[in-house]
Amino acid sequence: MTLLEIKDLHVTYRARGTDLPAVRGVSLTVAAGQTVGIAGESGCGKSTLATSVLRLLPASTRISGEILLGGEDVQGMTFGRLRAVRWQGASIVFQGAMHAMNPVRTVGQQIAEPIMLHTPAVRRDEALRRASELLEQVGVPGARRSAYPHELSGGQRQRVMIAMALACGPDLIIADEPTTALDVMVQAQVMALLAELVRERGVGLLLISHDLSVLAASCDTVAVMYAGRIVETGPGHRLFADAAHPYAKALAGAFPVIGDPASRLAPRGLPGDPPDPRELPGGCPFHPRCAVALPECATEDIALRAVGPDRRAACVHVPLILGGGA
Ligand SMILES: Nc1ncnc2c1ncn2[C@@H]1O[C@H](COP(=O)(O)OP(=O)(O)OP(=O)(O)O)[C@@H](O)[C@H]1O
Repeated sequence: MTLLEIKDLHVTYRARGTDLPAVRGVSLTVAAGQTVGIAGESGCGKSTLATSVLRLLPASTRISGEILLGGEDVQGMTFGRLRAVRWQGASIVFQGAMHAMNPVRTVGQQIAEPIMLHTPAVRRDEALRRASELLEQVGVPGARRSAYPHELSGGQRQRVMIAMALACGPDLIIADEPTTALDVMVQAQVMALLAELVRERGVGLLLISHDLSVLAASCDTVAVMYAGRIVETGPGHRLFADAAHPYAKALAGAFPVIGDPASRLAPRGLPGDPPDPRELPGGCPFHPRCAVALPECATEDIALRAVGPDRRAACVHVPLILGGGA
């Protein structure tokens, strides 16, 4: 069952009197029990894409295209309907739990709030009891519900964020860098917890991360974004071991591929920075940094095309790469 369908989404911020196109023509779907990852360098539009799903963007932002949540058009929802859908239809785990939480309310109160909001018949003590259960489910002792965010460790706070996201039993969870700033052990525990929710509850997970090893290990499908576009998409376990788009290849080159000693010995760096969205180059947005760019890359904007079963890439070289020519 498809939970989220994004079709040709464009998101443009209005910043200091100029247009800033952050997402440009992105389409993707997330089904129940599926994990879809979004990869890419900072500023390529990952968080904008995630926050647009629940209409959490600033009011001045221009959006076109379609976002269907459970088949319902998010842009056309009334505020009442949107409130009902947030937490229940889909919820977001933001990066940096400390900043996303209210410092003067206990974590139990913060988990209980959406429960009471969505089920007014549930009394406060019942919602707090439910908060304890949710904390236990994510591996935090239920008694910690009376702690304030600053009294918990970073890993516990991130788990509390996941407990909040689970409070109303959402079909879809959007996790934006859920393990950033956590140590490796805690990172693995948080990822295992999310994977369990997908496997055992059939939750759909849209997972945003700049950490390719996390994405490769957990995603059924990964979309690599560059300058607001998806430049390659394919199964998580294969995409980074065998990327077709030069940008995805370069990103993958920065990470060792397990079982491939060559990738560990010769990481290919990625010189330069992504373009300023206000001054995007013509043609393929990656061409100024691309080691294999051709003259036509400066003028031709290549759409995603099939590279193989379940795989697509937006590059003039794609057929050559497959043939080993580029
Ligand atoms: N509220 C905003 N107003 C104006 N511009 C914004 C706003 N939020 C983000 N941007 C710009 O939109 C572009 C995409 O940002 P976004 O945060 O979506 O990227 P990202 O890939 O999630 O990056 P990061 O990994 O650093 O969070 C960037 O150029 C950013 O500066």
